Amino acid sequence: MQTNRLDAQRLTHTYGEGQAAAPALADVSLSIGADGPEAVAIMGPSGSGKSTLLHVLAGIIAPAQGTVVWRGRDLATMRDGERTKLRRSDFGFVFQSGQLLPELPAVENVALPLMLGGGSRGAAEAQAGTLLHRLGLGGMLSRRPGELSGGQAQRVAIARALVGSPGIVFADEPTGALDRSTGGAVMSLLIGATLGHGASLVVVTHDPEVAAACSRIVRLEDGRIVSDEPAAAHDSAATAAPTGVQAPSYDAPGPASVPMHVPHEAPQPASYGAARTDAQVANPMQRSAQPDAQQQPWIEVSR
Ligand SMILES: Nc1ncnc2c1ncn2[C@@H]1O[C@H](COP(=O)(O)OP(=O)(O)OP(=O)(O)O)[C@@H](O)[C@H]1O
Repeated sequence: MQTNRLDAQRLTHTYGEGQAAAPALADVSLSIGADGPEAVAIMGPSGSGKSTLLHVLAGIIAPAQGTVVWRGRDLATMRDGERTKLRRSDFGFVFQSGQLLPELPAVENVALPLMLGGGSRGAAEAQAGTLLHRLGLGGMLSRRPGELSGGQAQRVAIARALVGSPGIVFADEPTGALDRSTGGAVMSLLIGATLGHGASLVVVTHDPEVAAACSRIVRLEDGRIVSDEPAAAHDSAATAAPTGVQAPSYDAPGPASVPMHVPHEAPQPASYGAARTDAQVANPMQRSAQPDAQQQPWIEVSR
């Protein structure tokens, strides 16, 4: 069986060139999932390179130097189409907000990755419905994102990230647009559901409470790792989480009603980026739909 292990070695990345050069990562090395599924928080001041690191680990940005190896395969040695396919099959993504297709009901938003992977609509929607039920959204399958609270929408996004049974889930400020109590509930759900599926979670956050709910905290400053430690055991919800694939018990708490926020803007991709943009496709369930490519980085097809 393949281990869901991600190894990053000596990552360096700079945006732009010459006088416009903005160093973002400097000699960053870390392994995730080496000893089984874990929840890793990436923290640090604004501009310290957190999102860049997440995007490099997820194969969205090619590092200037260094390697990212997933399940023993160096992402840089893959063809663009292979890497795109891998991101769709092995990785899940949860962003701050704005990642759902507004014209689709919740169940179709969650079913979409399975359909893009070649699954039939019926089977994909059945699987999506089961997962949404487990996440406490059984009564909301037919609601569109605009008819959901912010917390409910993030639970749909979590379901969509997990529906393809990824080996690792990347989350960038997943609770940043939610109030504290809704954010706490969504975070517990994200950690519990991800580890319950046997996947690791890498979450970029500014929130110490979110980080404390993880099992490990990596801190960045000026693009460098300045500490990489277990979260305090008594603070960590993730330390009590199962380390094998088990049926997760993650009954969601009642949703709070919060407004949707402006989508988080992700850093622009470097050399992997061309493939990523070219590979984005319109929603196959509704041919007239034109998702905003920058807001829908998870919608990809292999070439
Ligand atoms: N697309 C881009 N083009 C040029 N520079 C960029 C780009 N994206 C990020 N940077 C720069 O790279 C550095 C790291 O940015 P990054 O977004 O990774 O930091 P961050 O820690 O996630 O910040 P924040 O907490 O504010 O989201 C910053 O100096 C930033 O200005």
